[in-house]
Amino acid sequence: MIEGMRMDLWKCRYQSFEELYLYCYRVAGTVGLMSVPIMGIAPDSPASTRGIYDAALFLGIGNQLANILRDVGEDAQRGRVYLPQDELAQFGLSDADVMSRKVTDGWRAFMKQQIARARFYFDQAEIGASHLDKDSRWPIWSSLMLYSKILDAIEENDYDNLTKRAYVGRAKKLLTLPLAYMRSLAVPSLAL
Ligand SMILES: CC(C)=CCC/C(C)=C/CC/C(C)=C/CC/C(C)=C/COP(=O)(O)OP(=O)(O)O
Repeated sequence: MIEGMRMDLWKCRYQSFEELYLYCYRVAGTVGLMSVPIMGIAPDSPASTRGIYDAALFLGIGNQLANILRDVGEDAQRGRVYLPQDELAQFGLSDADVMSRKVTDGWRAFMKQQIARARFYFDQAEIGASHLDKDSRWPIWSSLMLYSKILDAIEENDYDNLTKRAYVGRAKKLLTLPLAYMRSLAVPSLAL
């Protein structure tokens, strides 16, 4: 984690997703990994310990990716682009497009791909969330569902994360809590 903080001091561009993943692993994946012993694993879970740690790591990665996608405009104003440069180029985009703050069809297509990737990590995390100790499941499901709603909010803003900040409104947040509670009741039957 400290290495991730250090990395953020000197690095403000990421050539590929591999490089960005390393940053996300260091600053957020590690938080997920450290949380597992605190949250506890359900004693009746048939999942492997490795599978649960992987899910926790993926929640950290998913959260960090959602956070990055929400803050693209804000970060760009500070001269930072936490997006894979090679993938930007595949969509005919560059730093200049990020800085110009113009939402084009190319930008929308690029964002669709980035959002799909973040969702992949949330989906992996979901599989593990039901294997945590009973008392930990509700807060984890709540944070998982609330954070992944940031991605929905970016879509609702028609992918304008260059001039707008996607956020989940208070009513939606409150509604998510009982839904998360329902999901937290699911028994950990599926082996990981
Ligand atoms: C699913 C299972 C099995 C366990 C759960 C394990 C946990 C708790 C994972 C979550 C890890 C986590 C909270 C990572 C931090 C992610 C994150 C996006 C932090 C945001 O930090 P900043 O970048 O400081 O945020 P701001 O940009 O809002 O300041």
